[in-house]
Amino acid sequence: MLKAGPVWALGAMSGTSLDGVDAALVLTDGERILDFGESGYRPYDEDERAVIRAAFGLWPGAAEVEPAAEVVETAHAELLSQFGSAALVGFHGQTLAHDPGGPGTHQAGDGAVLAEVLGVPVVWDFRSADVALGGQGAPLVPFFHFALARRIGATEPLAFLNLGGVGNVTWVDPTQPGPEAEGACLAFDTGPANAPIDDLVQARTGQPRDEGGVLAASGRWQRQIVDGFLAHRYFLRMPPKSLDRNDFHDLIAAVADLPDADAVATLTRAAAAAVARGAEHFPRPVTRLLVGGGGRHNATLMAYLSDLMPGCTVEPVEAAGLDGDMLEAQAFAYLAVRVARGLPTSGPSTTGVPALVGGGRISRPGE
Ligand SMILES: Nc1ncnc2c1ncn2[C@@H]1O[C@H](COP(=O)(O)OP(=O)(O)OP(=O)(O)O)[C@@H](O)[C@H]1O
Ligand SMILES: CC(=O)N[C@H]1[C@@H]2OC[C@@H](O2)[C@@H](O)[C@@H]1O[C@H](C)C(=O)O
Repeated sequence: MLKAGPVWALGAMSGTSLDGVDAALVLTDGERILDFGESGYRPYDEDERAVIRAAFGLWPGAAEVEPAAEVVETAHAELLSQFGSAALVGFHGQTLAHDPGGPGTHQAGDGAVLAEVLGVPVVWDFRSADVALGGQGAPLVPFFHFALARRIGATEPLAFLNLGGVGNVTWVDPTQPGPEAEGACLAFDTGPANAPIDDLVQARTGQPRDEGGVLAASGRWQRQIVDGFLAHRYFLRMPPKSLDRNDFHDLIAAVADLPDADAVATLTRAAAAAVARGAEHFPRPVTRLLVGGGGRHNATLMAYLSDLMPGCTVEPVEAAGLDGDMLEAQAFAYLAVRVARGLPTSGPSTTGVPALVGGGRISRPGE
């Protein structure tokens, strides 16, 4: 069992955009965040990315999965072994498939292998228990967002938005006693964020993304397509709810006939509109939306968000002194300590699971 009081935990996340692995140290007791430590990043090279991509959408047992898991484990071992002493590691792995209403959720990478290599306990497989109990298995960052709200001294409700491949948002009320309290958090995936933009820009221009949102800024978004997108049944569902990276693949087909700049502008507007539509589900409106994830560098996406959310300041999490590239890695450090302490990591208002769940498995070296 973990010693009482705060410990340095090392969290690691390999996100849906497949750029690489992020890792970060957090000093926490699983409730409060006392400090942030160093962080690091280890990109996947093109060959590694291709091996993982070949396993996207597949479940354990498929031939492509084992090589993908090996790439994930090796990249994490390389990155995490560069950090000094951590009491434990929180290892998310790489999501290959996520269908909570169907086969479940699948993250590649074996925490027991990492525990052997690193010589410290590794907490992993954070999502399965939630899904097995009827939850969405995602998003899992909300309880961390609650602790972040406290850390930055927030005294009224605010929202944290992550703009990765998919977008996810947490509404938090920091005046509640803890993240598991009823009314403390409401979280859900907002919709596609950067994934369709990246896919389209890659296909049309050969570039990996719309750097800074420059291409979108030079185009005109098409209202009819954005309205059609918002008619998707996902937006009618009450939160909590979660998405897989490719759940909105038809969105790209909808802009197929538009010139490059207009097509990207339309996808960018759709991503922002999905967030604004999601904000209608907040228990109370917020005056501050703090944005993390790579999408905060897309100035057009940020401008569309401000436009669609009048009365709310939309700004990168750096405005609150946080590191927007590392929030997810930090979240899995925090969640690892919660798992080790027997505290819940998700609940009815974050994943829709009927009762509070402490997900995650702990693998210790030598076991
Ligand atoms: N300078 C930039 N300009 C525009 N877009 C950017 C920029 N930097 C990153 N992005 C976009 O941000 C995304 C990556 O963000 P991030 O690393 O937060 O995602 P992720 O963690 O892999 O995904 P998820 O949160 O869905 O698991 C990519 O889709 C990329 O196109
Ligand atoms: C199944 C899965 O890996 N989902 C990711 C993905 O990327 C963003 C969004 O979709 C979110 O639901 C989740 O990640 C974050 C870290 C989460 O669980 O909170």
